[in-house]
Amino acid sequence: MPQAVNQARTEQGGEPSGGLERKPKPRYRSAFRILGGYIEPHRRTFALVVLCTVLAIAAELFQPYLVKVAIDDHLMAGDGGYGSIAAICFVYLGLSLAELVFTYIQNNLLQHAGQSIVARIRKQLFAHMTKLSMSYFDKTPSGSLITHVSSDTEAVNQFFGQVLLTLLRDGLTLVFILVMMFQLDATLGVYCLVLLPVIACIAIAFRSYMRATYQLARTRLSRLVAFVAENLAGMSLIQAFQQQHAQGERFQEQNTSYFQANVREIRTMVLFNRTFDLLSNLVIAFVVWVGGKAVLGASLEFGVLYAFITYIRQFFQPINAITQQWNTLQSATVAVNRIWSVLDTEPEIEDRPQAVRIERESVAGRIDFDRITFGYEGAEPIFRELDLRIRPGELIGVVGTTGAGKSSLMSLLARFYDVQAGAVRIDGRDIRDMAQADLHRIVGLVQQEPYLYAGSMIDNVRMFDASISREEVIRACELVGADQLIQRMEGGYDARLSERGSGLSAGERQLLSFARIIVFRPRILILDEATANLDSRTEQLIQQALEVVSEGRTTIVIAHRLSTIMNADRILVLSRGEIVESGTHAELMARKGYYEELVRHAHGEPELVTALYGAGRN
Ligand SMILES: Nc1ncnc2c1ncn2[C@@H]1O[C@H](COP(=O)(O)OP(=O)(O)OP(=O)(O)O)[C@@H](O)[C@H]1O
Repeated sequence: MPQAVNQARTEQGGEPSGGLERKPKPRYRSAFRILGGYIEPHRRTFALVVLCTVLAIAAELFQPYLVKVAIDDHLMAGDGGYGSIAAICFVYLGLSLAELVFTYIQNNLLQHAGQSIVARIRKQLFAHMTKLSMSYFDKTPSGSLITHVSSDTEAVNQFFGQVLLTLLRDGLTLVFILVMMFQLDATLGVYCLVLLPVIACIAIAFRSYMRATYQLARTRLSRLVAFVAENLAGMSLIQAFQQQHAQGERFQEQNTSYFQANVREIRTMVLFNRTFDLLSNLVIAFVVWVGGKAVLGASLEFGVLYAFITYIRQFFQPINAITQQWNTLQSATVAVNRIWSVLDTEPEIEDRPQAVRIERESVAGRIDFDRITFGYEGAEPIFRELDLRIRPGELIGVVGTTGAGKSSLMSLLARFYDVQAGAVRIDGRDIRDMAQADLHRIVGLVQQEPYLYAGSMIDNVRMFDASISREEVIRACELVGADQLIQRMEGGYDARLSERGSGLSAGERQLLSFARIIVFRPRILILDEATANLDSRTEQLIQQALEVVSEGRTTIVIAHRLSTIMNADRILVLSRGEIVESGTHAELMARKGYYEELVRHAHGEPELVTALYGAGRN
């Protein structure tokens, strides 16, 4: 079972596979190409964003120039007209307002477009995950998939909200400042231009170090998330085995290593920022020295020096901002590539182009496992040329030791996996030739741990399918005997269940899943019986419910309690992927073989002790 396999891997201290622990390399070109495809439908918005950015920057950078005009052309020149100074003040105010308005519009437009792109990616990702085959989930820990939907899409969100905004705004600001500087004084402008490679070298040196610290922090965070997700999924196991302390210590190890990586990342960032501040102040001191001498020598106007110093302050700001976004750009690039590695994964099980549509009502329910061979990826085959024929309407009980292949056989019937040789047929038709949507309507599954969603009783029974009426759900619940149980709950059919239906017993959850079967009317029913010990009243209810749901449909019960299958038309005993015995309860008892021995080991009790079959996979 997937979770168990993943859990086992982690419990043994191994690295869970999947996208998380691989050292992800940012592949910028592919990431930008992918994001470009998403930006395309919003091109008008993005054009407007660029326009607003240019106007906002122009409004901002014209302000020091205005002060220069006020100083040199009016104050220093002795042109004491208050009117012209007042006019300059008004223009200054107008420019500030224009800067504010254009920045506001630019920000809003960009954020809106970015958010809608990210919402689209999230939707695509979730829809794609629901189409992936079970073999994919066997290999990929759920923690890493949760990271893709939450933090990875969030990183893409930051790309639009921060990186793109900074690149656009600060990149353009840099260009504009250089133009203004050269326009004011070419010599001072050249000095500043010479500084650019120095600044770039320092930034690049810091960058490569920051990349390593960033990568480390992300990898450790991913591990932490995967660890928490796995522990939440296996909480009952942790509590049952009193593993709280041990798991707490393992969590603390991961937590500390994430903390250390974070501190290192932040320390590097602070050092980088302060170095930049220092550099900026050194350059200002240099310009004050060179420019001050020129002003004293009357070869430079005072207003020009003032404007220059202001521009230098503004010059370092965008470089700093752009390099600060380096982390975010990296995380967004890695995130985009990771998201795409999921979206690029083709489901192993797909409808064939010539897949036929089948009306559920037209299915009689004959099942043939036709000399099938199957094994999980990378493992020895469980079934080798297994043959099994089930007649329409038959009630089949399947028993066998733990790991005999009972659940795997049923997974093949539901086509969660494809056989490697032979064929599984329903009414003589290979299930690989059927549309999966039809197959899953035909084959209904009641799992050992029926999954209940956060939602009302009604919605849980009809699986949020609004075309199934409330009355239908209530009738189904009455038929399987779940009605009384629901009426007893506060809120009745509208009572809200918490995630996974905690608060309900295993038996109660199974009754609800029987009601599901009634409303969805599959022609074939697979029931993986709950291993939990049920009280005799619930067991009786389930027994009656099974009689109701198996009526008129082929039913296969993977049994953990003998009482459930004693009246089955046929009982199959499975051992190591082979059917070693087959017959009715009476026939198998008379045969005094494997089945009889199992019953005898259960001390003649009408129940097979769970231990005989293992405690299940939970
Ligand atoms: N998703 C999986 N990936 C890899 N191996 C698996 C997977 N699921 C089951 N197996 C292996 O296949 C074999 C058959 O498992 P299966 O769950 O079908 O047995 P079972 O008879 O249903 O056992 P149980 O009574 O414990 O549920 C076991 O060895 C098991 O470890």
